[in-house]
Order: sequence, then C-alpha cells, then structure tokens
Amino acid sequence: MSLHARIARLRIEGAEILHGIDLRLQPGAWTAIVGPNGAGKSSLLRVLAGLLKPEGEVQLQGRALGHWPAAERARELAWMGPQEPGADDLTAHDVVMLGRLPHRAWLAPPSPADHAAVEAAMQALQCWPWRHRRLASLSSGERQRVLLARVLAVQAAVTLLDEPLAHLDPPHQAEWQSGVRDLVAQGRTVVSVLHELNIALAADQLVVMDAGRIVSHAPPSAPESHEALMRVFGGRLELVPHGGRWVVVVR
Ligand SMILES: Nc1ncnc2c1ncn2[C@@H]1O[C@H](COP(=O)(O)OP(=O)(O)OP(=O)(O)O)[C@@H](O)[C@H]1O
Repeated sequence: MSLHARIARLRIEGAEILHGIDLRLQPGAWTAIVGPNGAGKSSLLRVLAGLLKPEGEVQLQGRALGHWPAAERARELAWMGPQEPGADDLTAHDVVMLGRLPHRAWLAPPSPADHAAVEAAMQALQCWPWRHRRLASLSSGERQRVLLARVLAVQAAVTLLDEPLAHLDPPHQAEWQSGVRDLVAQGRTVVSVLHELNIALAADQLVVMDAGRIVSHAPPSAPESHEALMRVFGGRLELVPHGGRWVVVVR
C-alpha cells in the first residue's frame, strides 16, 4: 500500500519543525529514517501516522489520511511510538490484544482470528511464554517486545515504528530485523526511525534527515546515502564494506 507525504511545513507551538518534504515510500519495502538528534525524524513519522497535522497532505493508497474512516485506517496503518506508556496492570497478552481493536466490532469479544494473530505476534517476538505476566513486572527489553508484538498483531499494510530497538539486546535486534524481512516478504511496508545505523544500513531504502529536511532518500548502498550520512553526522563516521554490505564505524 502506498504512502506519500507532501509537507510544505509542520509547525509546533510556533516553531517550524519540518520544511519542504516530499516523501514517497516504496510499498512492500523497509525504509529506515536516520539523522542526528532533533532532525525531525519522530515528527515526520507522526505526520505519516496522521498524529500531527502539517501544512500539506499525506496520502495512503492515493486517499488523504483524513478521508479514511478511522477504523479502516487503523487496520491499514499501524504506529508505535518511542517509550510508549503501556497499561502496566494489563497482562502482556491483553496488551497485544489491544492491537486487534481495529478489527473488532464495538464490544465484540476477540475472534479466533484475533487470538491467532496475538499468538503469532507474541511467538515472533518471543514473548509468548510470559503472556500472563503484567506489563509492570517485565524488564525494559521484554516490555518493548510486548509493545512490538502489539503493533505486529494489527497486521497492517503499513507499519510505522519510532525507535523500535530501544532496550533490545543484540540478539533481539537481529530477531527484529528478520521479523521485518518476513513482513516485507508478505508485501507489507515498514518504516522505522532508527539510531542504530548498522541496522538501518540493512534496510531497502534509507532516508537521511537533517534540520527538518530530507537530505537523501536512496538505497543504503548508494554513494548518495553515504555522503549524506557523513555530512549530517559531522564526518565522525566511516563507512566500510563488511561481509557484502556496509557498516558504520564511529571515529
Ligand atoms: N512540542 C514541541 N514544541 C517545540 N519544539 C518541538 C516540539 N516537538 C518537537 N520539537 C522540536 O522539533 C525538532 C525535531 O524533533 P523530533 O523529535 O522530530 O526529532 P528527532 O529527529 O526524532 O530527534 P531525536 O533523535 O532526538 O529523537 C527538535 O528540535 C525538537 O526540539
């Protein structure tokens, strides 16, 4: 499903945060958004999710976000924010089931399909064994995996993730990456804001932001992407080939 943002500007409390953005996301692919602190990555993701209103328009499958019926849009476009407050008293299973709300009729109990989606998402994020534990009792990384399972359970065409790897240890970061690959293989579109540049370099498309603008949008292997990374991070990076791909070394 296509997602296209044309943003003349985004203002928050009088400050202009984003300027002159025209972003057409590749459907059925994984796009990583990177850039220095304060570049506007989270703001852009929130605009894509319809949570912030810019001067401009975001179109999902050719239709402005505001013209989508809310439930239908919530089934097609899922969003997970950074450090989302979870409902601490709910069990992990109940939290993931919240991801199925857009699929359920008002006050209807979960269907077999809802239960299956929740179990599949929790198995994929390796949090099924502690499905009966309360969110408050989990470690930061375990909690993050539950919140990721919740967004996965939506089974949306487009999934937007803001810093999904926060608190995840390297093996779970690698698991997350292969989970994204599975989603993309099913034709889903994934967009993630990442600070982990070496994982971002494994995406299909890399969007580099700086000072409220997109300065590059290209495959991670493209010279344009490398030049942009070097520029926005102040030349503190070195990109080196390793095992058939590029990795970042911080100097
Ligand atoms: N409510 C607000 N009021 C004023 N300025 C804001 C507000 N929200 C964000 N900003 C500013 O907008 C700019 C972009 O913020 P944003 O969170 O989108 O950046 P980011 O690239 O995600 O940063 P980080 O990597 O630090 O998470 C920052 O300078 C931030 O201070």
